[in-house]
Amino acid sequence: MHNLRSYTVPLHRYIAMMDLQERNERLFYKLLIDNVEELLPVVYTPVVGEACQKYGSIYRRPQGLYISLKDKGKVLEVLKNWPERSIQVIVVTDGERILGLGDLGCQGMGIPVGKLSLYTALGGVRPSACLPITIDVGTNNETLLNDEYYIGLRQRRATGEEYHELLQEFMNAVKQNYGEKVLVQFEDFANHNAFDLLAKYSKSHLVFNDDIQGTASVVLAGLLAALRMIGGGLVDQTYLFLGAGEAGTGIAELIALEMSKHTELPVDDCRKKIWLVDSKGLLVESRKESLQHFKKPFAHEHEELKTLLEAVQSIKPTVLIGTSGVGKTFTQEVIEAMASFNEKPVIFSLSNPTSHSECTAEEAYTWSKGTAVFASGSPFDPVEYEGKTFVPGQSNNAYVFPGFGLGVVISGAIRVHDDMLLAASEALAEEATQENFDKGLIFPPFTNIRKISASIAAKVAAKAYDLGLASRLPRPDDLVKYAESCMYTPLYRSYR
Ligand SMILES: NC(=O)C1=CN([C@@H]2O[C@H](COP(=O)(O)OP(=O)(O)OC[C@H]3O[C@@H](n4cnc5c(N)ncnc54)[C@H](OP(=O)(O)O)[C@@H]3O)[C@@H](O)[C@H]2O)C=CC1
Ligand SMILES: CC(=O)C(=O)O
Ligand SMILES: [Mg+2]
Repeated sequence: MHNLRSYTVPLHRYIAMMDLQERNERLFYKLLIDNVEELLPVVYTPVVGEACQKYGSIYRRPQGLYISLKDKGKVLEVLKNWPERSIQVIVVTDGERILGLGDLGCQGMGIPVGKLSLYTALGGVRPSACLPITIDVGTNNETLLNDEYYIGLRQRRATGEEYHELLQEFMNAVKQNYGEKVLVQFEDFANHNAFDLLAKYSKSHLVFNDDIQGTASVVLAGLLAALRMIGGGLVDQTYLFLGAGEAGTGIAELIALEMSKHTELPVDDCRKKIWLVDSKGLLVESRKESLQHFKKPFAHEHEELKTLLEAVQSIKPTVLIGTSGVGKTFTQEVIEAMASFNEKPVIFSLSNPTSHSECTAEEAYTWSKGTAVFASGSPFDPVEYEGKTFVPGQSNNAYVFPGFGLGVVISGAIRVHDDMLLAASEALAEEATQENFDKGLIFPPFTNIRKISASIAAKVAAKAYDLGLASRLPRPDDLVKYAESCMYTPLYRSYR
């Protein structure tokens, strides 16, 4: 830690951590687990974003498996090159929507590598059971295409049949090589592929989309905890999102599902409490024909509105959630409006990395005069406002996917079901304490994350057993203890 702290440039800390992961994996995990709050922003958002942008020039040794269009016809052979045989979790990207940074082509590899290091550090999945993969189908990022250090195929992205054939071959090869109980986590695909890949492969494979499903689960947990602070139920809130893509509609669907389960209202009626704004304005009935399929359920009867401020003023949401990937979009006027008709406005600016956050913690607390219940996707430091210290929570899918994946692995689940996401949300929400609320925090600190992951894993596994989706039999009596006993710890074995 002393050496790491001597680097003042965040990217240098990232490089030092990656070097350590390569040189002494056990020490890397020991350091990460023991200093999780300090090191999470280094190996994960925001610094991993900068690392991906500069991946070509900081590249030293390959950390994951690259599968390119050129490997078509021999993807299984390429998979067999990976030295570990017993894989439990794959995180795969095609690099087209890396955080809010857009298309970074195969430089997106930093994301599967970072996510899987959290699977191990936060969720206790053995490092040797984790496989980061980047599918290289080219990039439409002109800067990268012209960058002498770019490490990927120098061509524009393959689309249509060519793209889907490669993905199909990849998914077949994964099943053939590792069996059907390997969890494939789709990460940072663009939404024009993400929803379709999830729908298609959830019928035949154990797949999970972190941006759609993991984010939804963690944000729902944050809302359930926030309700304990502000009072009322999910059904009593009005929700407005800026951004109607994977994260936005994924969260919206899970809120509607949870609301429906607790009220017995049809899901479609619950969706009516949820409004979304995309780059063209509010989703409304008159735009329905031209909307992508995942937006259509949220196109309600309303006049057309172009801007977020107009939507806030007209809809008067109690909860405002940013999933646009565009920084500085929660302006002073927007936050002041939220504070003018809510005693405690709930404001989540979820876009990553920090530079793309819809607002900063300081802006949220200052402009709402200290009334906001705030959380963000990337971490912000505590904020002093009128003598009080507010600690912003980090509403990031990192709270859920490691424990969720552990639950799937230990139960031998063969499919992911929405009820397992709800179980994870409820488990995480239960971990927030009055002590956290007193500081304005709706998520427990990351320092206890391994314990939290074990609780999430136990609830997820229990749900998998209840739904008949678990294949590891008999069901352990105490799932929390069982989850804990399965977790990797970075200790050296004693030989004598
Ligand atoms: N905190 C967390 O755990 C997570 C955070 N995220 C973050 O969320 C962001 C979005 O990710 P994702 O949903 O996958 O991305 P998508 O590309 O699927 O969706 C982005 C949405 O934002 C809309 N949008 C873009 N620009 C504007 C604008 N200026 N005003 C209003 N809406 C706009 C887009 O509109 P249109 O549809 O018209 O193009 C689209 O609906 C990223 O920054 C990502 O890092 C994602 C997952 C997890
Ligand atoms: C956190 C995450 O998955 C994202 O920003 O894409
Ligand atoms: Mg992501």
